[in-house]
Amino acid sequence: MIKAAIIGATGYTGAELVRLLRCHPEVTLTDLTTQSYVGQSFADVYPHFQDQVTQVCCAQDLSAIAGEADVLFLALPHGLSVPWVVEARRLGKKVIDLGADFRFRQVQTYEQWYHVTHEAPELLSEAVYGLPELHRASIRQASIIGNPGCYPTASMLAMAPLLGQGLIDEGRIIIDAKSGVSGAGRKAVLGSLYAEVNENVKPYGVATHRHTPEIEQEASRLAGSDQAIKLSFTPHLMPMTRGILATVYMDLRPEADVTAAQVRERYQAFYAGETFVHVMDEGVWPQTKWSYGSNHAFIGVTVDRRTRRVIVASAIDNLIKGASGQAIQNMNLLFDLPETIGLTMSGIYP
Ligand SMILES: NC(=O)C1=CN([C@@H]2O[C@H](COP(=O)(O)OP(=O)(O)OC[C@H]3O[C@@H](n4cnc5c(N)ncnc54)[C@H](OP(=O)(O)O)[C@@H]3O)[C@@H](O)[C@H]2O)C=CC1
Ligand SMILES: CC(=O)N[C@@H](CCC(=O)OP(=O)(O)O)C(=O)O
Repeated sequence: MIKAAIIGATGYTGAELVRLLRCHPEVTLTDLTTQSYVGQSFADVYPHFQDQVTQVCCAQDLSAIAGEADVLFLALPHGLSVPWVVEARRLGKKVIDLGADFRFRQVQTYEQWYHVTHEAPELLSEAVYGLPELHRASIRQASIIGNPGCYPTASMLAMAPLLGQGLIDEGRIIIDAKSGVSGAGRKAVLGSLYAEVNENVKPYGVATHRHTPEIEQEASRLAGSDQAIKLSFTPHLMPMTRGILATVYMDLRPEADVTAAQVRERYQAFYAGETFVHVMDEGVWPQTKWSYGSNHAFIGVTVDRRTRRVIVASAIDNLIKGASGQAIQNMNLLFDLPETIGLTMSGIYP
């Protein structure tokens, strides 16, 4: 059995890791850490685990926890992961960081957008960006995984089949994305209050959101172009608990002569054999509810012949494929297990 510790287990992504890993046939949960609930039963913090999870939340005793576990899941706010990654590496343990500290290849990009100094930039080159559908082979060889952000997961799945194919103008991509409030985590903030969110939709982080450079980094990598891709990414906060819908607009190049059916065939071929990515038929557009509670991503695609634009919509659950489910998918690869093990649940509908 793989011994897994969850650092920051009392947050939303941490609690989802607990829910999924306690049913994973190859995993035993060891420590569940917290900042605020030390000594309290985890099932008292989250009563939906009554009689199912017996652990008591513990403090972040780095060397004891890392010593006992085979894999550490870091579900902490960004900027706090480095000591855990350093210790895991020293002990030869695997580590999957759900935050942003190990997603970037250039430390300057991370520091510029996250406004913190990275304490171990030399380790960034060892980390692998954990989007299995795109980087499966390198994930299998890795010890440090930078688990992607939720918006980047939805966006990259929507764009990947067309990047580097010579069909679209890679300098003109626009991503319009919507998220449920759980994307902001469980911490108390004004903008997440019911009265602020209910009956309301708002853009935020316009032209400044931290997921922009992450999407640009990964899109540039797939495009393989010398010129780094710059794109427009606008997230919106929606009055719903979970879910991300990213709608991506990509202009066809003047010489590109493709039909919607041909573009959809590319998507279907690109994701053929993938358990968690579903390309919908013509005229079928994904909804966040389809992914609610599951690790599945749904993609709708067409070509607007009038404007010569490819339009792709991608729906995921931010807490599952956008965070904890993807982290478990990565763990399965790291430990040479079937990739889907522990993740075969369907979503919850309605
Ligand atoms: N929510 C989402 O949809 C997604 C989140 N992520 C990323 O995953 C990480 C976790 O997110 P999420 O679960 O939403 O966050 P939450 O705010 O819900 O939880 C954060 C966790 O970290 C603990 N914590 C907070 N501050 C400290 C500190 N100073 N020292 C030690 N522990 C601390 C909290 O403990 P306590 O409960 O005791 O306060 C809690 O267990 C973040 O980096 C986030 O950006 C990535 C993709 C999607
Ligand atoms: C609705 C909402 O607030 N969502 C979060 C996404 C959280 C996330 O994935 O952030 P990291 O990249 O830091 O892990 C946000 O926009 O910041």
